[in-house]
Amino acid sequence: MVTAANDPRQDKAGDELAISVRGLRNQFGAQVVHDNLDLDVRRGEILGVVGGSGTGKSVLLRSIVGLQEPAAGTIQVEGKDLLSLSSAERSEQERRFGVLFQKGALFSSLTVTENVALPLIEHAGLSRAEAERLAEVKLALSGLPPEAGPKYPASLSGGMIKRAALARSLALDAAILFLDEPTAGLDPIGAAAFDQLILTLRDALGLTVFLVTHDLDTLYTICDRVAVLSQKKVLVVDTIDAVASYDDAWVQEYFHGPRARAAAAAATGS
Ligand SMILES: Nc1ncnc2c1ncn2[C@@H]1O[C@H](COP(=O)(O)OP(=O)(O)OP(=O)(O)O)[C@@H](O)[C@H]1O
Repeated sequence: MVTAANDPRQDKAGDELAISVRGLRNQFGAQVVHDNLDLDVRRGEILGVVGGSGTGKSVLLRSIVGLQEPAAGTIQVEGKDLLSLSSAERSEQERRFGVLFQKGALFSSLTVTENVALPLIEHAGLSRAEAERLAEVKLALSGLPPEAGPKYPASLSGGMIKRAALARSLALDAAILFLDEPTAGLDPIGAAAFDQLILTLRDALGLTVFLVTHDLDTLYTICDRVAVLSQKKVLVVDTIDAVASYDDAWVQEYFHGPRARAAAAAATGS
């Protein structure tokens, strides 16, 4: 019998889980990146994933979205065991993922509207006219003005390109949004606006957000919980205040250096 206590879709506190990773192992040749890694992502939360360079944040994201085949472990998403689905079931599940990579390139030869319409034509079978109409809605949702739609990516600012790429990642009504360093390369004002957009979209669309970042402002302003990757595992996952007081040299340096103090002060308005 499945009870709250043993239901794999809930954690111990009874929170519904969107993602549950157990015993994950990833390796490239002799290099072991993850070893027996466990992580839960609660439905509707924004989880920030941090860690030193090369600790495997992007590899973890890639494993969950199906771009990296793990050497061992299980990945449950919305109660389904991703690694044992048929390829048709898996593609169906992957349509519920929105993924925004750091270099989330748009096709340079397509307009912004065409970029967002493409997955709707290819994966949802919409006609070009229907797809472009819906693409315009998604672009507005991502905070782009209507005049951005007919433009080519080369004529947009970095912040507008991120918004267009976000609109494309949400084109197929994603339930879980994966973001890899979404504010990298944005100026502080653009980064803060993008953070707010993620928060607004999470609230409006009920998204679950898995967010790899180095940006302390993002962690302090929009993340419900923070997971720290270290030594091939998740070292700690908790609210930012709890994580910041965790007894580990990297955590202490990261969360109590001058940049962290400024981010914490800005978040609390002190
Ligand atoms: N396709 C690959 N082939 C071989 N090694 C890889 C591959 N992808 C990642 N790695 C290695 O796995 C380790 C973790 O990489 P990953 O990109 O996940 O780190 P990260 O924590 O995201 O780092 P950063 O913060 O610098 O972006 C690195 O040592 C990287 O070189």
